[in-house]
Amino acid sequence: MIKRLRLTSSNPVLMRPRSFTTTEGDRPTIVHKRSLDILHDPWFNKGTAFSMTERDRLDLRGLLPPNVMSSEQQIERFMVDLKRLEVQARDGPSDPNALAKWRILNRLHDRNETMYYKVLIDNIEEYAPIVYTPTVGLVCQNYSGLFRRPRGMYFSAVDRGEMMSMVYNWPADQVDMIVVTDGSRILGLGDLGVQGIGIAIGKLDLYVAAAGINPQRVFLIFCIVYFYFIFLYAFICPGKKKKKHKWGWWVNEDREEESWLPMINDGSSDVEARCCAVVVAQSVGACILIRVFGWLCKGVLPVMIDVGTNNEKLLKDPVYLGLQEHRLDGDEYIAVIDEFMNAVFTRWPNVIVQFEDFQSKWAFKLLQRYRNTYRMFNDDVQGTAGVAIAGLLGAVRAQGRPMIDFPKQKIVVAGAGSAGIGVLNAARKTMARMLGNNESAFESAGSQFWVVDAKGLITEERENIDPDARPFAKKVKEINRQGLREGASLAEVVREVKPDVLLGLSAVGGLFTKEVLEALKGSTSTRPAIFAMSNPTKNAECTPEEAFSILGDSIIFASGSPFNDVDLGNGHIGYCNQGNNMYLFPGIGLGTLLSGSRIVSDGMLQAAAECLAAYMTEEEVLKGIIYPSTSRIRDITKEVAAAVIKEAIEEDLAEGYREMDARELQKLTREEIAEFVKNNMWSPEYPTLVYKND
Ligand SMILES: NC(=O)c1ccc[n+]([C@@H]2O[C@H](COP(=O)([O-])OP(=O)(O)OC[C@H]3O[C@@H](n4cnc5c(N)ncnc54)[C@H](O)[C@@H]3O)[C@@H](O)[C@H]2O)c1
Ligand SMILES: O=C(O)C[C@H](O)C(=O)O
Ligand SMILES: [Mg+2]
Repeated sequence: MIKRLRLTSSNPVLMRPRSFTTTEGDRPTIVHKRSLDILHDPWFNKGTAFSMTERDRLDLRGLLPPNVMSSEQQIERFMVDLKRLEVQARDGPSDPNALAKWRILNRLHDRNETMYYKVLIDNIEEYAPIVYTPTVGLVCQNYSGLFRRPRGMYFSAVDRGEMMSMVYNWPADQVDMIVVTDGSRILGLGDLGVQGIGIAIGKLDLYVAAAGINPQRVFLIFCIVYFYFIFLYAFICPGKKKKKHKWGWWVNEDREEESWLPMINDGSSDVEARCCAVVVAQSVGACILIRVFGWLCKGVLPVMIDVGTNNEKLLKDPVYLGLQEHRLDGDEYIAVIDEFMNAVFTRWPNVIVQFEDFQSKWAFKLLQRYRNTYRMFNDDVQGTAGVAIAGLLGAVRAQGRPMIDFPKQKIVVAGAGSAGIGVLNAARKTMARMLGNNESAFESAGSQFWVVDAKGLITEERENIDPDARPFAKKVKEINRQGLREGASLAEVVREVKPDVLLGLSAVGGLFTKEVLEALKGSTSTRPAIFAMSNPTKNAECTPEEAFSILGDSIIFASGSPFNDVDLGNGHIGYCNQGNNMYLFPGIGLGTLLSGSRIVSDGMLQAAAECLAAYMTEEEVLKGIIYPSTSRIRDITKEVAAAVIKEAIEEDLAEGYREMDARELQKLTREEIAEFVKNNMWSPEYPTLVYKND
């Protein structure tokens, strides 16, 4: 009795890839190691969850305690350990406490990736602040001491001329996402040199948890092996009459059961022989393909480009892990980054590179240099801009006004670095589009912003003005009329301008002092908005308690790092929104990957921002909730990715992804695009393991 397997959907990519969620009984994963080697491989290790049959198959019997645990029991046991830390911490959350949690999670990451990502996804609200901001800042500050096992790749100034061959040291033939930093501006903590790799690792954890980017591309290998099986099977073992199986496969009418190996025979010796041939051919084929495509495929890659550090403390620190020399600059610096980009795109032409935490001086230059040639974006400039735009539009809606009123908002921005300028440029363009998208609309939009940096209000009189800030320098005549001058303090600017929005991207904790917040009481808005977006927590321009206590409960408040909501008494809650680029970068990356767009266009970024803005309901926004909670991050990422893909299709940039070519993509409705995204988001489940000799 023979069954023939075939995909049922006219569009194979719309089908859920079964290997993403393989469990015992489904198609297994073939491994080339046994015994302790399996237990020491974080990707295949299941620890106490190995079943007895698997323990026998993989020579594990006796190497583990006898009680077989379910994955749920395992997580429960792990959580007891993690939670014990909380009970013992008498003073509540503290730095050592957060670091201890990070260590426990990091050790889990080192020994069992599947369980690590499951814990992270199922408890994202609780553990995002540990693997991401704010704790990741502390981790970066202490990374030389915390370093145990390497994660990611390091390219340094001494590797010049070698990078093209070095990229082949990474054991994966497919990498989807790279997050790269040069460690020059980690959060608001300044130059942390090589220790900045922690931020790239944290961002990629969110790529896996929020966007379902497969941390290891085993799936690809299985697709190839699988279609190879089907081809052989169809060719050598012609079936009889077929019917559709409940899982969507075609099977022979007289065959109810489905199994992953097509080795059923109908009693005829001829068919039996042919089936045997198929099985042998499949095994040989699988081995060859696994060899050819590489077994251990790391799909996400954190990268540190160490060009030295200007942090004097690190330069003298005897245990510092990076190059102890001053940072490269000028053409030498660019040559290193050029070489890195050339190397990674040569080995992985389809990879997406996210630039993270580069000092402003280079953030814009590198973005302009690469954005039309490579699939890349700068999270701090472009991701932050999108999140801020979504929040600013939310703040307009929260006033009970339509979004189209955005160009009437007066906005004071404290901080004119990569993030501040990124937000200013995007906000100005958004306003200009709403005003008719012409030269005069752009001019008039520019007048809605007042920018204050370390030297005070930026005007045309500023000496040696940063070229990126120049378009926002205030005209002297105009500010004189407002009673202001070059270098006016933030409090003066807020007092005179009476803005609707005060937005901080200054990296200066406490910058929104009592005086500044008191000045905001004069705001002409019914619901003034405060965005204290600097990270980590200690660098926030103010806390929600400070803001609500001075300005009352009508304000809108958002911060870059998470804070708790504030109990305002009488049943009133002061909502603290987390305005962090984490709501966009995973969706921008995933959408770019699945659309197959060769670049990340302004339109794709705009679509991502608009999607986030529209995600919040009227009711939520009126309450003052302008960003979703982190617990919804996987859903919002799916929506953002779908919006990015749709825009890429409309701009004719989408070249497709795997079986979903550009023409197929174009036929999809908005709902089908969302389904396509959902089906390509990886979820951590233990696969059944089968050993095969090399
Ligand atoms: N929430 C988010 O999603 C998000 C995203 C990106 C960056 N950030 C945060 O934004 C901050 C800044 O990042 P960046 O890349 O722009 O840094 P940056 O160093 O390039 O820029 C800092 C800017 O702040 C200005 N500044 C310094 N002291 C000031 C003061 N007393 N008053 C007003 N301005 C002052 C500086 O002149 C500079 O223009 C960091 O803390 C970072 O963590 C947050
Ligand atoms: O990393 C974050 O939390 C946000 C942002 O990218 C930053 O640099 O602060
Ligand atoms: Mg950043």
